Amino acid sequence: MTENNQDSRSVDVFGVGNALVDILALVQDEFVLDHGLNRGGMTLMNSETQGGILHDLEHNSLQMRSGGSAANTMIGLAQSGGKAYYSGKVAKDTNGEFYRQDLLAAGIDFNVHPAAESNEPTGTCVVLTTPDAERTMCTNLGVSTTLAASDIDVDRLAHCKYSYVEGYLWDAPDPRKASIETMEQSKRLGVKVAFTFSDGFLVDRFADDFHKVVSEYCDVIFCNADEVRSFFKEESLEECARKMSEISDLAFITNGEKGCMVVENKQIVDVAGFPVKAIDTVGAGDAFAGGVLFGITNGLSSAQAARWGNFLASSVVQIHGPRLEGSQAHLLSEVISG
Ligand SMILES: Nc1ncnc2c1ncn2[C@@H]1O[C@H](COP(=O)(O)OP(=O)(O)OP(=O)(O)O)[C@@H](O)[C@H]1O
Ligand SMILES: O=C(O)C(=O)C[C@H](O)[C@H](O)CO
Repeated sequence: MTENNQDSRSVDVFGVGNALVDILALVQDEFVLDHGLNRGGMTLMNSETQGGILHDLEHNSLQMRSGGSAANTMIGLAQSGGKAYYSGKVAKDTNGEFYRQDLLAAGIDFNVHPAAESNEPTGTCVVLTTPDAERTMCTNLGVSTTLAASDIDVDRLAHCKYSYVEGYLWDAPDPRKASIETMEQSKRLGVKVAFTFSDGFLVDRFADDFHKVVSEYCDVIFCNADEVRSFFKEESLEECARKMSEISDLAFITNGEKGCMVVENKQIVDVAGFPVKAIDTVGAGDAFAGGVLFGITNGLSSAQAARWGNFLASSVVQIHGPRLEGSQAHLLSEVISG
């Protein structure tokens, strides 16, 4: 296949990420403080430490979802009316089966085989949401770190318009190789490459890699304000957008309730967010990317795609957890014409 026949490809996006079961909890600020967690960020931890946190939570208030950033994004795309494939590694355990069924029920094609030879469990992320709607994530990557380059299904990838890789995969060596493999194969097959920076601390730790990925592979970049500031080591968001315009033909820089900036072909356009009362910001950036990816693979302009992304994200922040229930496609035409 070549880049010329993008429209004939049957799947919109091939997502790759850490497959994590989210365990969602509402807590008070003291809980995050008392456990010495990085408020608003993602902390990697072993199952013992994560178990200690779970032990201190009120179990009757916990909810579980199949999560992980790129998976949330594929769900946002599917709920917009798009078609997605997802690659992520789960274990042959209860959470792994829960994950598989939850993702299939959301309409995502998912068939990376559970790891047979690893003793690690399916990865989990305890998401602690405080009254200011901020989320603090406590992640045990578990078996998701065994996602390997050989797990990337090149035949499936060939049928996709875009691949979408999350920066979180840089935290372990094999998933990092799987990411590069996805991007390399995408280039070979004429599949466009989208990449999300995922987290400001990741951008700091893997600055050289991320700059290389952007210059060698990326057709589309997703990042939030903190991440782009870390990437360019520059405080001014306007200046970051200008610098982004020099290295990327299409980038979406989100900025919380304000919405986002679309950087396209050297132009920078602000696309306003939707004013809502946020109760939980987990998955906001993921839903945004899902909406945008749907838009740009289904004939919307980048500004329309960004408006739809802002809308989905503003809906996600009004509920507890990273996902909306059911299809949102019936709202599309009203939102993008509004
Ligand atoms: N308080 C809010 N009210 C309305 N929309 C919001 C709010 N917070 C976030 N959004 C929407 O979500 C998008 C992404 O938010 P943000 O820039 O905070 O990304 P993020 O930090 O990656 O999100 P998260 O990491 O919490 O998923 C924004 O562009 C906006 O459309
Ligand atoms: O809120 C975010 O930024 C997320 O990326 C969501 C989490 O990564 C995801 O749901 C954790 O499994």
